[in-house]
Amino acid sequence: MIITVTLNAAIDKSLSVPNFRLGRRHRTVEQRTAAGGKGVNIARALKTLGQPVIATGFAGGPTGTRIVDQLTEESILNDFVRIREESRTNTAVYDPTNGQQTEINERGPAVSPKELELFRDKLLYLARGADMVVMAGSLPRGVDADVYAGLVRELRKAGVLTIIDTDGEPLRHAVRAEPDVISPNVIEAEELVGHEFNDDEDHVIAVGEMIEQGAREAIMTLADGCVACVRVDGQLQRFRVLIAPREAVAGVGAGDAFLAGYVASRYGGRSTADCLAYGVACGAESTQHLGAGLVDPREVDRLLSEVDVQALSASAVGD
Ligand SMILES: O=P(O)(O)OC[C@@]1(O)O[C@H](CO)[C@@H](O)[C@@H]1O
Repeated sequence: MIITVTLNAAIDKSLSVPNFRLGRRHRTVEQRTAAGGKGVNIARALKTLGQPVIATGFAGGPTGTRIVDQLTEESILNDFVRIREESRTNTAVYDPTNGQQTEINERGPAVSPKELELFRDKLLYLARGADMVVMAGSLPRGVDADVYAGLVRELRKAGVLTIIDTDGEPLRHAVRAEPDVISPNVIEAEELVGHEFNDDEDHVIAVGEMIEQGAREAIMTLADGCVACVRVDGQLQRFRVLIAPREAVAGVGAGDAFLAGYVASRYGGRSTADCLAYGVACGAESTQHLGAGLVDPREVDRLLSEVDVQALSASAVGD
């Protein structure tokens, strides 16, 4: 079983608005409303890919009820801690005329210490039947930045693989707790290692720096694939995985689809190179849908032949 954790779950509104301009009134040409937040999206994609998954986290107020109801309607197993304050709604606007997207994410509810304790107990209980826990997304108010770090330590004691996709301080703390995998995008990775990247060589060096900070494996997602420093037969190996970028319907959630593909493949016991390739194919395919966590498995299989996995030698990465 795979568990996804979304502490700051949301209702995601995805709006397609041609010629979007600040300060103007617009009408949508297409819109989609769905339960969201990164862990929820990962759970949706994992379920579509045929993997056993339970989504957990916090859900509050009528929006929280809607999140839980939507997951249940989609037959995604879920077990959320109900909280007193209202869960958030996030809005993404896509302009099909220029491919630009604008996201407005609410801060989310405040979570009390008692609610956090209930969640911790629930997660550790659920984890007894799990192989992997994916913790993804921002934190709601009232939750300390080291929450993922503490959960990583406890889950490791329980023998569960931990995968983290977050940013800022929560990521910095989590990395020190030595999670099995982290999966930041470029901006999140630059913030973590503390400098900007100019080219692919910088990306390759950066995933090594993330390992030095504590992550056991690091995968940085990019618009055209990923760069990874992962373990093959116990040895660290760096990979560059490429796919030709395609015209996107919407890009929000591509990183979530990547991680779902990677996790699905890893859960299925595939080789490291296969896991990375499958993740990249899922991320690319997800850009063809309005709404996050949506993938078409047949299209993913077709795209796999377009993915180029390059194992990099140590000398090529400046060791
Ligand atoms: O505010 P966070 O938790 O960092 O990100 C939340 C979010 O923007 O990320 C997902 C796409 O990755 C959306 O479903 C969701 O609304």
